[in-house]
Amino acid sequence: MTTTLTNTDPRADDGEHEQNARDSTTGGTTLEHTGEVVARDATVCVVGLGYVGLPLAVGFAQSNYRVIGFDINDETVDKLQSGIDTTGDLSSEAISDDDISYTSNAGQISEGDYVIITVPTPIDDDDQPDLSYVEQAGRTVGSRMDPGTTVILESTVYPGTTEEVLVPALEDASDLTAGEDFFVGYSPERATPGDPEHGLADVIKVVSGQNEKVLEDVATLYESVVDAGVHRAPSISVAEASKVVENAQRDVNIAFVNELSMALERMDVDAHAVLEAAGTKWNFHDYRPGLVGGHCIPVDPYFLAHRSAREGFEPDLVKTGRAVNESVPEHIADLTIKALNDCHKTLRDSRVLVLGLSYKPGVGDIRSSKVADVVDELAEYSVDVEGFDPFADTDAVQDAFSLETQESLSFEGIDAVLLATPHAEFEQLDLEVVAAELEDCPALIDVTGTFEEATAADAGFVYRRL
Ligand SMILES: NC(=O)c1ccc[n+]([C@@H]2O[C@H](COP(=O)([O-])OP(=O)(O)OC[C@H]3O[C@@H](n4cnc5c(N)ncnc54)[C@H](O)[C@@H]3O)[C@@H](O)[C@H]2O)c1
Ligand SMILES: CC(=O)N[C@@H]1[C@@H](OP(=O)(O)OP(=O)(O)OC[C@H]2O[C@@H](n3ccc(=O)[nH]c3=O)[C@H](O)[C@@H]2O)O[C@H](CO)[C@@H](O)[C@@H]1O
Repeated sequence: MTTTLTNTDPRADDGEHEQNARDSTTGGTTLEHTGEVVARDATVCVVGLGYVGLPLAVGFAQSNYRVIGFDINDETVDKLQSGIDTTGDLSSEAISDDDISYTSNAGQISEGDYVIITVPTPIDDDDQPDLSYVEQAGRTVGSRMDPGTTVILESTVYPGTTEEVLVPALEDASDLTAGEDFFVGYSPERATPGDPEHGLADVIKVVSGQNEKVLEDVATLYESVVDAGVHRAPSISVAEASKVVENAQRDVNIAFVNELSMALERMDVDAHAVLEAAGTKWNFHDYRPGLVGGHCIPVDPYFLAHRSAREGFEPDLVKTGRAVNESVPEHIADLTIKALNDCHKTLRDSRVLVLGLSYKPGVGDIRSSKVADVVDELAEYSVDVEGFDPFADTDAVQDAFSLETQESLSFEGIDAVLLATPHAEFEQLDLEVVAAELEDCPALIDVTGTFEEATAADAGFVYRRL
């Protein structure tokens, strides 16, 4: 039986709804789903303590909620209990907030008046959405939650997922009915990793509920932790769609400048100079050619495309944008090979040092970094590749990349430097010094144009960029 999530409050027609008083023995509270301000004594349980869930748990704890942080990964829980941040974005002090208890014991989920699910939603090898984590989390929560609980999904999904996947899992595991015995909402996370000015509290939080009263309750909950405020979406589907749409928009816009850079390169016109000139127009949007990595922008457009195709409409622009961005690693490998050829270097005797391995500057997350694809392309030509990234965890790099990494930066024996992820410290490199340390006819492939072409040329580099 699929519960249809509607906007009309199913309780409206039966007068005063019997409030679902939570069992006081669980230390919970009587919850009034009337839109009244949620008492700080509400307990929030966050399910999934990754890049989204952990800052969320900390945010609620810092707003004086009691927080249960639940994760199935014992190692993650152990590290968090020891004050070790597994995401690299939070201080040990923040993680060790007295109001948070970290656990891998699912039984503690029942203490949550609000249960917020922040588990992964990856794509599979066929670029199709994998909602198995959401379903599994729904079953785990459903088997533990008490009547009166509000379950809020934050994972990025396609419109309809809460209704089609999460609610059935919750109902099956709990034998309760959504909208009567428990309540559901959806609120996407919009914080930007590595951007301290756009964290949880700083970005308007889109919120939604299965009916008006749940919407108000969810809105009140998030208003108490998000300084920027909330946007009340008219339905859960609108909130679900808003997230994949905002990321798909970004992906398509980046694809435009990536395609532009490939076209202009063939015209022998510098794309950066063109974007700089075009950027002087007040309404020209600032996007830069580059490797599009991370587990959001390269992923979420596939969620949108999948759901659209199910209704018989193929979003060709979204899909083409993805294809363009997926072609960038090969294009960058091509630029590198051309630079080595310009130096009359034999590819199989050449060594390339890749600077920056994570998916974007300022973060250490190498999961779904597209730099790995560039490395694989170069390996096809037997080019010897090594890497250096001051942000990325060495062990994680070894697992994800087939290349040796430097503990400390050295240009000895290197023919070409590939600046793939321009962490701020690389901007301080003195190209004259670097060129002198490199082999004869040094090459610099400066993916995102960190350095001026003239500066590189003056230092003696063969220079390429997107
Ligand atoms: N990382 C971001 O910047 C970001 C931003 C916005 C939205 N999102 C979305 O948020 C969701 C989570 O992303 P993330 O980056 O935090 O993922 P993550 O991989 O960093 O963390 C997910 C955590 O969930 C845990 N987990 C998996 N299954 C579980 C289960 N059944 N019960 C409890 N815990 C479980 C994992 O052990 C892991 O610790 C995804 O849908 C993602 O698209 C991510
Ligand atoms: C709509 C939006 O803003 N969403 C953000 C995004 O955050 P993100 O961490 O994925 O970071 P982005 O900045 O989007 O970068 C992605 C990749 O694109 C490359 N890039 C970027 C700009 C450019 O002009 N040229 C490029 O080449 C960059 O190097 C990197 O590899 O998704 C999160 C999860 O949903 C959101 O929460 C967060 O708000």
